[in-house]
Amino acid sequence: MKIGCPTEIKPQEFRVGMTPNAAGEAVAHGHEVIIQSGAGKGAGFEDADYVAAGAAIIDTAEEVFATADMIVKVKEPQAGERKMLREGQLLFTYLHLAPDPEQTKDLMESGCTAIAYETVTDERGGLPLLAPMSEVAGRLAPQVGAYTLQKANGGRGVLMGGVPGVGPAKVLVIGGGVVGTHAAKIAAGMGADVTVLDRSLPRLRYLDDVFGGTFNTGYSSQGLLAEHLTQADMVIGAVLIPGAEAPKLVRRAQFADMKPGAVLVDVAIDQGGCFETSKATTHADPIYDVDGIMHYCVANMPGAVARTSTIALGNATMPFMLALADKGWKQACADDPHLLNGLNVHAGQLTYFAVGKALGIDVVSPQLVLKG
Ligand SMILES: NC(=O)C1=CN([C@@H]2O[C@H](COP(=O)(O)OP(=O)(O)OC[C@H]3O[C@@H](n4cnc5c(N)ncnc54)[C@H](O)[C@@H]3O)[C@@H](O)[C@H]2O)C=CC1
Ligand SMILES: CC(=O)C(=O)O
Ligand SMILES: [Mg+2]
Repeated sequence: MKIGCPTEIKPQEFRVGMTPNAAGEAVAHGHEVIIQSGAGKGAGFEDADYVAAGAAIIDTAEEVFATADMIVKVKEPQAGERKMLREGQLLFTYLHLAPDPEQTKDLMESGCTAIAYETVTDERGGLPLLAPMSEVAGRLAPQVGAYTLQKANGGRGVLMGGVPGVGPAKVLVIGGGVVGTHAAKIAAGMGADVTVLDRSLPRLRYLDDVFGGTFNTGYSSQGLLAEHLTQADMVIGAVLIPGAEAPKLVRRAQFADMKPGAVLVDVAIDQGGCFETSKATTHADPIYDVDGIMHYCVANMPGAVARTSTIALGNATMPFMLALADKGWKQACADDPHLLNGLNVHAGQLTYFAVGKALGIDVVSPQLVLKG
């Protein structure tokens, strides 16, 4: 198979879909790998590193899209990239379709087969291709939130760990999955007073067993959330209902009860965000103010630490990328129901139910598509 990896074009996105190591593995499996010139630069990989791994360097994205059987990326294809996708071509990347009707329409019209990293599952009920970036974004969230809390950046002027004689910042994390756990660990490590809310009792039990004493846990009812909101200096949104649009858990009307200059970091923004007032921002202009509450809503947070993120993502995607290349998407998905869960679009049809529900589009079951 010919595997193509273009340069990411989303603003300030420095990650790349394939590391030289991933390219080398694909070449060792007998595949042809083409990399757009400069694609790895933001993550610290030179064209020469890919050439040494056996890949070919191609000048333009147009050539990569025109000739590759499978496109391996990081971010959802941008409008210009979507125009280059074609019938029968396989796209393997993050998609986040539920809050994005335009992308969904374009992917369906292209006739391509699109497998979304964020809905591939594993046998323990996890999301193995989302997890590494959730680890990164979770660990970044208190860091960017702490910066936003600084007075000059619009925040309350509160130091995460406080100082002797002055208490620490209060950090509320909504959602105690991968993002939430890593965010809570780092915020607690910075000395903040941290509470994590989740709707899953087994998850709360796990967090209490492992982190009891480091941070507090609570069941995520509207009442408890409202209580904690009034106290919080920072709120980190980290909920997920896989594939679906994020539930709006904090309303604008509630800002009146919050501390002025409190900070909302909405990591769940790539699924539409869990605060009513969230809208996606970029690393170039990440923070905005609504009624005196500062919002940080960057949809590709891991792009800020592109080298760590690229290597972490590449470690996770490599076995799936190799299975897709070795067997073709149909056989690979037939052999692995977890990979089949990643199928979001095929030949003009939507194949992921939570996306269909969010966007009001009919869905064909992926199992049916496999039989077709
Ligand atoms: N902005 C960015 O750059 C990035 C965003 N993300 C996003 O972060 C979000 C979280 O991802 P993960 O932690 O990997 O998901 P996860 O599935 O590990 O955790 C989500 C948690 O939310 C909980 N939850 C669901 N509804 C809830 C509610 N109403 N109240 C409280 N908790 C609730 C679930 O029980 C689960 O424990 C996703 O939307 C993901 O796409 C992930 C990486 C990067
Ligand atoms: C998960 C995701 O959307 C990202 O890493 O940008
Ligand atoms: Mg994202």
